[in-house]
Amino acid sequence: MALFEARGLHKRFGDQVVLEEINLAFEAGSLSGIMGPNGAGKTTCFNVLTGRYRPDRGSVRFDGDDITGWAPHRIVRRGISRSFQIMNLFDEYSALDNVVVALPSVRSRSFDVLHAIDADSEAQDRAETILDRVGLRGRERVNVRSLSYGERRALEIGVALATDPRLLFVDEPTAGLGTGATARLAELIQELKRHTTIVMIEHDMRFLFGLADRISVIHWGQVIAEGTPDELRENPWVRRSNLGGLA
Ligand SMILES: Nc1ncnc2c1ncn2[C@@H]1O[C@H](COP(=O)(O)OP(=O)(O)OP(=O)(O)O)[C@@H](O)[C@H]1O
Repeated sequence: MALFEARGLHKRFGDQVVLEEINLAFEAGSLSGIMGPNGAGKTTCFNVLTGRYRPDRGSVRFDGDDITGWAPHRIVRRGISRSFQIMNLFDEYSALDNVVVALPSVRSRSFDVLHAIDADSEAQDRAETILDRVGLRGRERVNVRSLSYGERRALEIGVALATDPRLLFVDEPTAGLGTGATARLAELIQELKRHTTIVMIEHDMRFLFGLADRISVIHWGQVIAEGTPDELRENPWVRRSNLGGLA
C-alpha cells in the first residue's frame, strides 16, 4: 500500500473547477514528480494534499490515516512537510536561526523564541546537522539576505526538514536558478531521496526526469498521464510538450 494516497479529489474556486477527479499515490522511499503546463492546478493540488485547502470531494490518506480536511499544522505533526514555490524565510536572521525556529521543540515554546535560541545548544546542534544535510555547512551564521539564490533554496528545504518529515513536498525548487545552482540542487535532492520520500512539482524536465522514480502529468485539473520517466518519454502529450528536447 502506498505511503500517501489521494482519491477522487475535486476543488473549485467559484465557477472554476481547478481539480477534477485527481488520483495520486506516492510510495515510501520514492521521488514522485508532478509536471504540467502553467495554471494546470499543480500548486492547488499541493495545497489540497498538505491541508491548506479542503477538497470539495475526495480523500487523502497518509500512512494508514485519513487526513482529509486536517489543518496544515496537524498534517506537519503527522510527518508531512512542505517547501514553498515562494520563499518563506526570515531575511534578517541567520541560516541557523531560520532552521532553529522551525524545530518542533523550539516552536512549541510560548516564551520569546529568539532570545532562547542562543542558549539552546541542543537545538543549535540539530539545526547544524540539518544545514549540513542541505549543503550549507560553513554558512550557518550568514544572514539569509546574503545567501545566494541557490543557497536560499537549499535553506528552504532545510527549514522543511526541521520537523523530520517522512514525506516532503517541494514546489518548483529550480525556479529562478542558473545551471550551476540547478546542478547542485539536483545533487542535494538525490542525497535527500535516500532517507526521505519526496514529491516534487517541477517545470525543468531535465531535472525532474533525472531524479524522479515516477511522474504524474496534470493538465486541466486532471492526471492525464503517469509512469516512470522512460514510460513518459514515449507519451504523446509529453512528446508534444517542451520535453521534446530531452529525448
Ligand atoms: N485561491 C485561489 N482562488 C481562486 N483561484 C485560484 C486560487 N488558487 C489557484 N487558483 C486558480 O487555479 C488555477 C490553477 O492554479 P495553480 O497555481 O494550481 O496552477 P499551477 O499548475 O501550479 O500553475 P504554475 O505552474 O503556473 O504554478 C489557476 O487558474 C489559478 O488562477
